[in-house]
Amino acid sequence: MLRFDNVTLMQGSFALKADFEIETGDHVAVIGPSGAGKSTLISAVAGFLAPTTGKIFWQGQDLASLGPGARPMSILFQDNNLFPHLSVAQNVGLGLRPDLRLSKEESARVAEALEQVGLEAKAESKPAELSGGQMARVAIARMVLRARPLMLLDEPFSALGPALKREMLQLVSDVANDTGATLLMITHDPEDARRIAQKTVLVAGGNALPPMDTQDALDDPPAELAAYLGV
Ligand SMILES: Nc1ncnc2c1ncn2[C@@H]1O[C@H](COP(=O)(O)OP(=O)(O)OP(=O)(O)O)[C@@H](O)[C@H]1O
Repeated sequence: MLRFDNVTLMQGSFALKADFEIETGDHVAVIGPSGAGKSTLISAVAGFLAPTTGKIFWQGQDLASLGPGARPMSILFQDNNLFPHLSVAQNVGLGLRPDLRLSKEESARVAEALEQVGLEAKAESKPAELSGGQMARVAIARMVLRARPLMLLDEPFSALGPALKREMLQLVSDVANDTGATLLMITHDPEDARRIAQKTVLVAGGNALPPMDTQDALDDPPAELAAYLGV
């Protein structure tokens, strides 16, 4: 379980409070108005921002002593973090070994991950030769290989068209299901939340609220969510 224990997060004069738990294996949408603190919450889990008060636990372990690289998670940001001078296969291989000295078996796993996202023909291409959707797939393939128990998505697919975005989110959700990973995804689209996430965390008014059942929350939204949704 991922536990926010009396956590306060500060960014300049902005403060966000969180005090709740997320069950292992849940898929959770993080929604709320622009500037409300969704990225702040994800950054704290990722280890880019330390809580000012309180602690974040994963499976009972305080994450404070672990730097971002040592945390049991993979993260997808909007820019997909691809290195332009490396090939598609090398970009994916980084998920296994940062020095890219892959064994035969590791190379085979890279090929398998590329096949899983339908990019086997692009293994030797550079990111600049790919479309936006293909770049997103490379980032997903890297995530598939790392197979970490916590998957964090900070709107990585917002630049894609609706159909492609749906397809990519489904792919990530399938990977999370296959591996039993816990998925936290920021989204501005309530339909994404409905499709992928059984639970929703609303971030509004300086608070990240405990997870609600997504269906219930969207069908009969509490006041802050209704204001955000405009219903
Ligand atoms: N480095 C920083 N220094 C000071 N304030 C910051 C910093 N980063 C973010 N903030 C402030 O923290 C607040 C929360 O920002 P955050 O990016 O978490 O919001 P968000 O909900 O993800 O927004 P959006 O949906 O627009 O991406 C905002 O008011 C923002 O101005």
